[in-house]
Amino acid sequence: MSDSKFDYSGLKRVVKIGMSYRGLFIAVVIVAILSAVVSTYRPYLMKDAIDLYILNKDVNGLMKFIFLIAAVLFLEVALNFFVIYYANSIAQKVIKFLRVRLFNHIIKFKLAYFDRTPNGVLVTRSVSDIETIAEIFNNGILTLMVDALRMIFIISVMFYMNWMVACIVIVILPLMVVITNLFQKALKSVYQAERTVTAQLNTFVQERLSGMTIVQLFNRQEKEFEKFKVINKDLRTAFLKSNLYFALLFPVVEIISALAIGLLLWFGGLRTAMHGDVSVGEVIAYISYITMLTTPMRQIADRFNAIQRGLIGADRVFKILDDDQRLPNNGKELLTEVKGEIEFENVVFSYIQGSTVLNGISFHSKPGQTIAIVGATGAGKSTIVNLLSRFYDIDSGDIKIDGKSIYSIELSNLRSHIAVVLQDVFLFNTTIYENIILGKPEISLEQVQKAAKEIGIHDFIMSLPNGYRSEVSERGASLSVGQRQLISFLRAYVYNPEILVLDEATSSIDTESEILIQNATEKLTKGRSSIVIAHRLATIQQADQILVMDAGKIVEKGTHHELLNLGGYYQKLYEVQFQSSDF
Ligand SMILES: Nc1ncnc2c1ncn2[C@@H]1O[C@H](COP(=O)(O)OP(=O)(O)OP(=O)(O)O)[C@@H](O)[C@H]1O
Repeated sequence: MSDSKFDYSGLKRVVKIGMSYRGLFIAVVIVAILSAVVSTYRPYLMKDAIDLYILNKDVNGLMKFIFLIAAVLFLEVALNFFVIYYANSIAQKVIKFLRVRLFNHIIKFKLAYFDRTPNGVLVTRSVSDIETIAEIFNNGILTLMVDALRMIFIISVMFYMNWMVACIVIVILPLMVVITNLFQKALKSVYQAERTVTAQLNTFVQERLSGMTIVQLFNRQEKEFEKFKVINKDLRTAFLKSNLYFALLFPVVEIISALAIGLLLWFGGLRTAMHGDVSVGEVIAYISYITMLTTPMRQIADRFNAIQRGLIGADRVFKILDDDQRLPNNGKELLTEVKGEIEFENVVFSYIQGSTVLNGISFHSKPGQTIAIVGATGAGKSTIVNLLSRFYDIDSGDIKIDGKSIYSIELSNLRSHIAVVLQDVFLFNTTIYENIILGKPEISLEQVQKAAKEIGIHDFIMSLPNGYRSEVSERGASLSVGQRQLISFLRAYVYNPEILVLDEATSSIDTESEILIQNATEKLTKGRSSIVIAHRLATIQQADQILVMDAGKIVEKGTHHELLNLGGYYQKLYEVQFQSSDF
């Protein structure tokens, strides 16, 4: 968006969405015009009340006239209510539409996007930035239109009553326009700063809440609190700055309005007393009109700012909506019967361009085999499993399932054949049952229970307060790592995929869960093509093939015994990592 001008393309897009509720939009515009006419008419009636009835002491006529003024007032209130209520209603419809579109859009983005975009920024975009768009309708264009129309009508009536008086009063108005314009410019940059700091604060709080364990474990409460105070101070400064501009704007406009009334009393009063071509009622009506002119003029800056603020929000939201960060899904093939043969052919991959993480990975596993991947931390083990499910796309080489490149397979079809059990199991804040079926209602509770019995974790789930209906707290914090992984095993088992990807938990797990996990792993991998990032001796020993990784390469390949006999990297790794953890 350019710095000093409105981004009309953003405004056009927002209005276009508003126009999809065309009937309501047009109704609000018509009522807004009516409201401008009626409100301009009221002071004119007051003029007549004074000149025709009060000055002529016509009490009966005055009483009738007062009813007319009251009726006009009532109509004005009703019309204003309609405009405010339905403009807001359009605004809510627009932001609901945008929120749904934005969420639906972001949810399809590739993981690489989330790696580089802080969650807090996305939360700000989807919640507060979208809310500011509502202001474009609430306080923005529609109200601006009513105000502009009202001003045109008022100025016309003023000229109609007496052009000389109108000229004297109106001379003052450009001053008001210049001043509000200056304020509007200053406020724009302040609003931008306000939004940036709000996103920073959201990101900060979000990260600290997610990483609360680390914060507390490393006694970082004080340090984090200090950082929080700094961002919070920045936010306060940004808000105070906009507040200052508002506070200044009000008295300045008041002075200009008083100046206009002073001029009117001087010139209008002179005309009344000396020439008689301006009536008392007209002077009173002019005073009303000046107040009616200065209020929208003062608010014009607010209106423009509401639009400006909304457009900054819209610009940010549209930027995400226009950004297609989905993984290309050009594959057309649909796998129906998967045997589970997996092949990596000279795969080269980097998360960030120029820093290669996997450097020519090749291996082949036959249907039903279990491949174990071992290696030092950072060697690239998790990366291999990420690539199989196409969470990221490779730089070169190929990955095949049953001889077909995964890039020729439709993405959701590909993923439907692979179940992934990660170390850090994510559980949603709902029941265990819901967490297992993940929104597939066709999987009944009975099926889940049967599966749980088969892999030996039914008793563990039944030992929870409400069994399968136990609520899991956010991210599964109420369960141990082992328990969470057991639930994830069940999730995978219920889906009964042809290929299983398993990242064994490294963290210390209680013996009971350990035995359950061991049994479940055996059950889950049996006869199923599996890739396991192995941290357990039992898994290693049973694997058909072990890939030993170091710095993005496979340095050794073979069965446990073959690799031990080789007396190389694996043997050393085995001595350090596995021998001591024999259980
Ligand atoms: N999302 C990411 N963005 C950028 N770099 C990443 C990302 N994930 C991993 N890496 C980098 O890729 C390399 C391989 O990481 P990977 O997680 O595959 O290792 P690993 O062998 O599974 O390690 P660990 O045993 O510690 O889980 C590391 O250098 C890591 O820093």
